[in-house]
Amino acid sequence: MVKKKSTKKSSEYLKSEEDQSPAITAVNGNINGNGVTLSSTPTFCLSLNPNKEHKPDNYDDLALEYDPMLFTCLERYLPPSLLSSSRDSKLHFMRDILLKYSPEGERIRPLHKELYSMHATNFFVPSFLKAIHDNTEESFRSIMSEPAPGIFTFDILQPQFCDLLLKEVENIEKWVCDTKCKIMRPNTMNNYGAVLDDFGMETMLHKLMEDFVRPISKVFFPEVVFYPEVGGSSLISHHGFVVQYGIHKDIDLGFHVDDAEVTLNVCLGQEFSGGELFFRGVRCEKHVNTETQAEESLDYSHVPGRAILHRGRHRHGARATTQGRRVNLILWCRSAVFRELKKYQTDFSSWCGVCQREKKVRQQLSISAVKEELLKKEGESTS
Ligand SMILES: O=C(O)CCC(=O)C(=O)O
Ligand SMILES: [Fe+2]
Repeated sequence: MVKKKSTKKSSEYLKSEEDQSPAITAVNGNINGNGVTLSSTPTFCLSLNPNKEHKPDNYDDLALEYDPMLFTCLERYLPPSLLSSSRDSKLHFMRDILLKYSPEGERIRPLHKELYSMHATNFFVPSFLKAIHDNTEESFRSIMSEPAPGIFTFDILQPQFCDLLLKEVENIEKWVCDTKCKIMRPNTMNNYGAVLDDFGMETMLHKLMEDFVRPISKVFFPEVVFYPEVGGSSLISHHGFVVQYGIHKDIDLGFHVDDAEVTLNVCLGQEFSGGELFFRGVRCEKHVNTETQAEESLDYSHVPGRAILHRGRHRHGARATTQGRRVNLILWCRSAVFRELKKYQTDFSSWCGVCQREKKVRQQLSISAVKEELLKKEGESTS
């Protein structure tokens, strides 16, 4: 059974947190300036809803680093067990929370600021830059392999960029561990890794999609790229994350389709064995669980710095990473227009393997019918 891999909705995430305790352990918001959804340890719990009956204390007489009014307002969100505590204990609890989420508190500090905006010449290998610059099918094909229809592999990232990004990921991991903050994991199937968009890389990754993935997709996945000049624009949003495999991390990844029209997957390293991707053909929703034809099977071994680009509906999974640590940067690129149009279509023969075969059969049947008709007519005229 092919799973649909998707992003965790923040509402789902909060719900699962709430299930553990009536007080929320999740604070949802832009608290570190990066839009990270976090939930802190239970010592830092606030209630989801204010207790409107509670009469808060007054903090005006105290010299505090925040406006006393803030404490008065926040008090209604304290866990019920604290509401009747002394003013001092309430104050202590609230100050801890505010300090934790203040800009100077436990905010994550980027290690390598140069990763947060697009510096194409520092990020990409020259062959890739040239192909993008030339922007023709020929230039793209000159740097790519297509080991199976609709799957393209090519060198993309410089080794130094991979190293810096790996260090940045380690920095995020360390921050998560030190602050005991819970972050949104990349999707419903990966339990490790991080959503880079949430850590300040959204603008850079958006550029990666717009200026690099979109031109290639226009050529190789024309059905998902609509042209802005004729009113529709597509591949307009993205979800950018890293996945991590190895000991004490995810080991493998089940068979699935991505919540994306086009997926860019780049291996960042480091040393590892296993972790091959396996592909089993592109399918529309209706045919997602149909059999694989021999020619649709492909196993691909990741190489650091090398990208694999495929349709999100190309069924795939990842084999166990048996040794070492593997980290991949993944950019799910989405088209709202394509999704909308798909609702009104039934034939996806331009990309679904089964729709394609069914169409061929229909065409062959109609050719045979015409032939038969012609032969019949010829027979009648010569008799
Ligand atoms: O582990 C990989 O390289 C593939 C990950 C993947 O398919 C995904 O995150 O959607
Ligand atoms: Fe995937």
